[in-house]
Amino acid sequence: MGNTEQSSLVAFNHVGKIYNTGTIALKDVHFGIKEGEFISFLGPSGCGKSTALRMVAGLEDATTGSVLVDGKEPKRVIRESNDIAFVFQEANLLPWRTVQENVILPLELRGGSAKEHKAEALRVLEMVGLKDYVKAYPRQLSGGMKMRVSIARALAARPKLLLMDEPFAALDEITRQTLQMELLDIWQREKMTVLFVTHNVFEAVLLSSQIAVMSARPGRLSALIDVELPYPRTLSMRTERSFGEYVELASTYLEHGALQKELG
Ligand SMILES: Nc1ncnc2c1ncn2[C@@H]1O[C@H](COP(=O)(O)OP(=O)(O)OP(=O)(O)O)[C@@H](O)[C@H]1O
Repeated sequence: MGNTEQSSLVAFNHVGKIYNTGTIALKDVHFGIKEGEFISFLGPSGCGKSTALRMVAGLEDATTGSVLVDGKEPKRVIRESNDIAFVFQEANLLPWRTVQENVILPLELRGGSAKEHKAEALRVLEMVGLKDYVKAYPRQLSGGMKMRVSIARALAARPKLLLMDEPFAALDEITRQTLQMELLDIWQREKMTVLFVTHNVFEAVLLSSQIAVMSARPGRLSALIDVELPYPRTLSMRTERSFGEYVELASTYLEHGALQKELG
């Protein structure tokens, strides 16, 4: 691949990451992510998926190479705009604030009027199906509802880039499926770019326009797969032959990465 900076919203330029414990989390990761993609980082535990995502959020620095968002350092983008938002596996809500107050929090930190904040909170809470819960407290919500609030809080800033680190991992299967479909719907409506970390092949194929398959120790990019299944996606697509073929392809790359590890 040539210069990843010019045509990409997110560019990994020969990125290496060695933690001070000596762990090589990423080695020579080099690829670009175009605006509008829904890209999953798929790989086994410890392959550096979270590390890669945290770099895009400006929460980790590269040891070698660089990560750029819109041609700029992520830390600068975060400082100067609302373009990057992060959703973690845990909803991380403040228990003493209502749903609406939790959603408004990042907006408050950026200034603006309380009226505007409220209107924006309502817009995003409606989007995630929680407009009747604005005054509820986190303890009154199920795990799935808490995750919805967390997603709403990220959307409230109208980010260009939504980073999600295994956001549905702690949820039951039915809730996860509902949220997967809702997320796709939101992604299409808001026209964001989503970077989504998962170790679940089915989830990656169901959601993504592109899958970055990673291998472990050191974390490398094994393959970039374009998932050319049409949107809007539906859960029933999982039984289709083409869906199965993408699952098999991604699984093969996952195993291939594992095999490389054993050999060397
Ligand atoms: N702060 C840190 N200090 C030292 N080592 C770390 C740190 N964070 C991650 N690592 C190590 O770097 C490697 C990659 O970790 P990372 O969390 O990025 O992987 P992952 O693919 O997201 O894993 P999982 O799917 O289990 O969350 C692992 O070996 C991990 O132990």
